[in-house]
Amino acid sequence: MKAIKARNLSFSYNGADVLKGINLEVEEGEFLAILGPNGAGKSTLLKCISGILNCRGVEVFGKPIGEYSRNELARIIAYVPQRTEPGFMTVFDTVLLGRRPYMGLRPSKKDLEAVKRALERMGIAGFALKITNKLSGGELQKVGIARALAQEPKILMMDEPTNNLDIRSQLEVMRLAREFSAEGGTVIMVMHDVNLALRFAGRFVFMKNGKIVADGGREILKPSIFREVYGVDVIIEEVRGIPLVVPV
Ligand SMILES: Nc1ncnc2c1ncn2[C@@H]1O[C@H](COP(=O)(O)OP(=O)(O)OP(=O)(O)O)[C@@H](O)[C@H]1O
Repeated sequence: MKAIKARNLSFSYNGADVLKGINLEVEEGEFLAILGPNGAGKSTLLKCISGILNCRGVEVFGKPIGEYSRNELARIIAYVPQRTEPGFMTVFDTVLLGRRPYMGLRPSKKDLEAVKRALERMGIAGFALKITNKLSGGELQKVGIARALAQEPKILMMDEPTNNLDIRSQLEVMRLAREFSAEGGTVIMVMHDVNLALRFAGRFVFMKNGKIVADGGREILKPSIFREVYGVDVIIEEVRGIPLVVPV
């Protein structure tokens, strides 16, 4: 089943074309990394296929994205922005916001349990009662991811989720994403760290100037792609069976 289908997707901000005829199909259960240089249009693509920006030509599980109600869509897609904004709410209440598509006037036991699970999974249960504007950038990032997990979506869209995170937390987030897809969920992640992507994602889409220039599995990760997309020379070596991209 196709989780996401984008057909000839274009988007412009104030007349400036940012996405130029993107065609992308993502199967349920895939872990897709979207890579490419600054300004290529990665975040814009993620916002289009998650319904944050209004774009024509996007289908979610076979239905045009515009035909879903906000709540219906929020039960299917959780979007983790590049930056989770701090505020005056506690971590717990911020993560509880992820349950909004399911909640009545008050949170049910199921809602509270989902929040607790998400907090524990992100290792932030210890500061559930802290106010979010007292957190570090990395802690805040984890709160944003926990809120998305509490949403219990079928598709997890994450925009550079490992930014601000220490190495251990980066690995935790990538493992979590891999588990999510192994359990049948779909992950679409915009990222800059090619080596993290290589290690965890199953499919790679490279964007440049609003277009997809390469799409496939590990086999497409050749030095020529890095030259074309980033204009850098790299060597690709295996370390303990893990391919490693090293700029030269
Ligand atoms: N809200 C906006 N209004 C106007 N232009 C925008 C807006 N958001 C992005 N852009 C422009 O659209 C282009 C693509 O931006 P986008 O954020 O999608 O790129 P990106 O590949 O995610 O970049 P980065 O890796 O730097 O995050 C850029 O030229 C950017 O300046």
